[in-house]
Amino acid sequence: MSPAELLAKVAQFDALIVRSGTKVTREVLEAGRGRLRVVGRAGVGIDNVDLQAATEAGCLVVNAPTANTVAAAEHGIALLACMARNVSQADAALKAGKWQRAKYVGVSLVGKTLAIMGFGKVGSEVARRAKGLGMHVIAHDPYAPADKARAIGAELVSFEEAIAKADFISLHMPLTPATSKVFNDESFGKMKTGVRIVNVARGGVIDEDALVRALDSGKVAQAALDVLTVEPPAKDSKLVLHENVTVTPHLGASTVEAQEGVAIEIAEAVGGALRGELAATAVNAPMVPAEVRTKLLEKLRCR
Ligand SMILES: NC(=O)c1ccc[n+]([C@@H]2O[C@H](COP(=O)([O-])OP(=O)(O)OC[C@H]3O[C@@H](n4cnc5c(N)ncnc54)[C@H](O)[C@@H]3O)[C@@H](O)[C@H]2O)c1
Ligand SMILES: O=C(O)[C@H](O)COP(=O)(O)O
Repeated sequence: MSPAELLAKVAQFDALIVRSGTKVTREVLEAGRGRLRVVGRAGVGIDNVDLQAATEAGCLVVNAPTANTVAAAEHGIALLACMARNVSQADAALKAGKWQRAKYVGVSLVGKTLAIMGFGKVGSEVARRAKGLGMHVIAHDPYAPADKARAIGAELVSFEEAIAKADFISLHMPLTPATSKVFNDESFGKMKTGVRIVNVARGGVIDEDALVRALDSGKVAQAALDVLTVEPPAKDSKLVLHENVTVTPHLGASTVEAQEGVAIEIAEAVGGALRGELAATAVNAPMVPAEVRTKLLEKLRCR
């Protein structure tokens, strides 16, 4: 549906289920007032849902936090390996009739240091796989327990240490006001020259203009990006068109298996919320005032 269609139709439904492409704005939530009770995000990141506006409109927001974890981790590893061996560039060149073996000499992963930024579900699965590839894994996450990292053979370090020591950096934190553009001119400046970056988290955690500058200067040798600040990007995006950038159109969760799992997980979550069973585990539960939650639950039970 176009945003206009969504605005026109949203009031006819008790629940709305979206993926990352649909922005559940204050306007959408206001338009749904009176009937809309639950917003289901069929995936993990809820940065496309205005949680404050949902809470004010008396809507619970639920997500599907686990079913696409492995798919996203596998895509991160795929991008890491493709980037290191210039797979997308060499493929495009060969299809254009160019046999360029010397141009596309890659770099090895074994023995290199990988910094995982955000050691949650996806980050820790990437870490497990990177250990299997013989990489030295360090991680930064202000909230992750050190013993969880140790069990995987990864070492938790500060943000500064992670970005300074890494040959490869893989991003796995959510997009929040605290993580917005944390990868910027200043942080690129503290990285090793020739660092390589993978992003399957959210485009907004990177200052994309700063990344273009870092790629142009050679500070960042290569980037592999599944996510961008604006999706789809402008056709003339310098970042997307950069010769040292590999891009995919937000495909991290897009496997047959993950989407089947996400569909089941979100259907159960939305059903549970509509039956008034899941209020406590809704993403915005801590933001919903007790009296609003009680009224909402009463309404849900009446249906
Ligand atoms: N490309 C895709 O299709 C795709 C698929 C799944 C998830 N994602 C993105 O990846 C993100 C992570 O997914 P997940 O399932 O691992 O979520 P998660 O909640 O399990 O993990 C996120 C981790 O980030 C950590 N974190 C929070 N703030 C941080 C900060 N400032 N610095 C470092 N770490 C910080 C949290 O403590 C948590 O451990 C999602 O929020 C989503 O945006 C993208
Ligand atoms: O946060 C997520 O779960 C991923 O970014 C997947 O988004 P999608 O549902 O649009 O594929």
